[in-house]
Amino acid sequence: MSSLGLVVLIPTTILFLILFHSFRRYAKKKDHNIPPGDMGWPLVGETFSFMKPHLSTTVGGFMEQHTTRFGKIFLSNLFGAPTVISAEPELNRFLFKNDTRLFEPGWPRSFADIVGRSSISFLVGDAHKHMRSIILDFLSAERIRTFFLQDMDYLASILLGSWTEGSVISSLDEATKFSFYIMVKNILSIGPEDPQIEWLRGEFNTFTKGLISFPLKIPGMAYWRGLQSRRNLLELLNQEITKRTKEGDNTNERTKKDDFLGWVIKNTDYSLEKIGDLMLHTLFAAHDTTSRAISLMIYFLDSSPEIIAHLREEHVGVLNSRRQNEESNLTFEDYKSMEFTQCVINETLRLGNIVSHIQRKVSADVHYKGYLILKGYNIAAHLSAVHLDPSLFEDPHHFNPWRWLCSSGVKKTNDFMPFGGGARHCPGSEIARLEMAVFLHHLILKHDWVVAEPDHPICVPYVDFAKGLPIKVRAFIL
Ligand code: HEM
Repeated sequence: MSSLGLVVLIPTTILFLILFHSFRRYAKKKDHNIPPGDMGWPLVGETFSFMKPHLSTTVGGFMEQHTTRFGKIFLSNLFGAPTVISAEPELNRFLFKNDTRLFEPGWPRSFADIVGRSSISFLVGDAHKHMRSIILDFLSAERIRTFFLQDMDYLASILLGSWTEGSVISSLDEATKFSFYIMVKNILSIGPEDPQIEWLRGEFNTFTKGLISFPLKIPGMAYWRGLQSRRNLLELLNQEITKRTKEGDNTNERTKKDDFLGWVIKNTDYSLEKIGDLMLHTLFAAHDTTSRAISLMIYFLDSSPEIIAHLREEHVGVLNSRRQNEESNLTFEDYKSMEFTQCVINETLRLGNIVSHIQRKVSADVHYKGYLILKGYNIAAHLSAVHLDPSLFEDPHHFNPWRWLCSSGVKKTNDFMPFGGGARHCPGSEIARLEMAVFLHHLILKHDWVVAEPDHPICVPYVDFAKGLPIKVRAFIL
């Protein structure tokens, strides 16, 4: 065939294939019931209105308007892809149940570039199962009861013990230090007294800000700065891995031998890159979420003297029984006995909505309640829409820990999904709850406080307090 023939034939074939594929998708859509919705503007779709900051204790204007117009399952166009948004608990549970079979990770590009493509959020199949088992082994019940609890009790006592009467402190900053120190100690054996710790916290903060940013490599922009911090953090990790591999297994101290990095080096044959991504992702998943949860708890308690009185009664009881048993430190049994505290934690997670939604890519056509959700679409399981649904939680915008109490203890409901579900259910949920309880134990027993300036939790889409939730420490109690 002449070269002129090829020049005509190739584009014609490509055009034919594109048209054929589009026609098949159109025919499929016409025959089936695609969820109703609005695709918004070309390319950007409805991304900006979906992402518009709003109070994390509300679903925001976008969700309110769209669910009123289209119902609890609707179609939109987010980040350049058709996206089915679900405010329906059953569809969210369907997603969790069929996660690995019908869905695959669907995170935005900035998240993938900065947290790393070999981190657990991007792995599927056996690779995901393997990494998850490594994380779960490390977060075993035994470790939580011993090392984690011991560190939390010690750090909370030091941090909160340093607050002086009359001082104004940023509760977000204190909660961030608390959860960061705990995780860095258990992941890398770097303690709060280590000279590197504040550098590390600064780098990590920049890294986190880049995760949900527009992926433009322009110097000074959040994405660019996030990539730089990723490089700096990986360099530190690589130096540490090389040092430890040379040292061998000779260290006897609890540190290093028992930390997460040591565990992964010993129990896997992961490449340097994979270990780096695993460490950075775990640190991010563990620390940024829990610090926000603690700040939210302080925020909600501010307006509730009755709840504080109940909590104080419970925690003074725990302290007294510890004294009777001549226990100097908080035990796991103490934690388990804090029933009302568990209700406060649940209510904080329900109303505060640290993770507002979870996104996936649809990897096979899904038929659900008469709807067709096409392969290649994205799907967003909206967790806050479920947590704030008045048909599921009475008076949903009211912070009411008593809603969780029932005759058999703390109520369980599968409409409560702050830690996701299924194959990707958060492996750190128990640690997060324990951290919240230990922080609260020290806060309630040591201090009386008041929020110093109005500051509200904003979903941006992670939860943030513009002023860091400043609180004034009023009195030293015990
Ligand atoms: C209040 C605190 C926390 C909240 C609200 C939270 C929430 C979540 C949610 C919703 C997911 C599911 C994400 C998805 O399906 O794509 C998740 C996954 C994950 N979380 Fe948490 N988390 C918290 C604390 C922690 C802690 C303390 C750790 C570690 C010590 C941790 C480690 C992880 C990991 C490794 C995953 C990925 C699991 C997988 O893909 O198999 N999280 N978390």
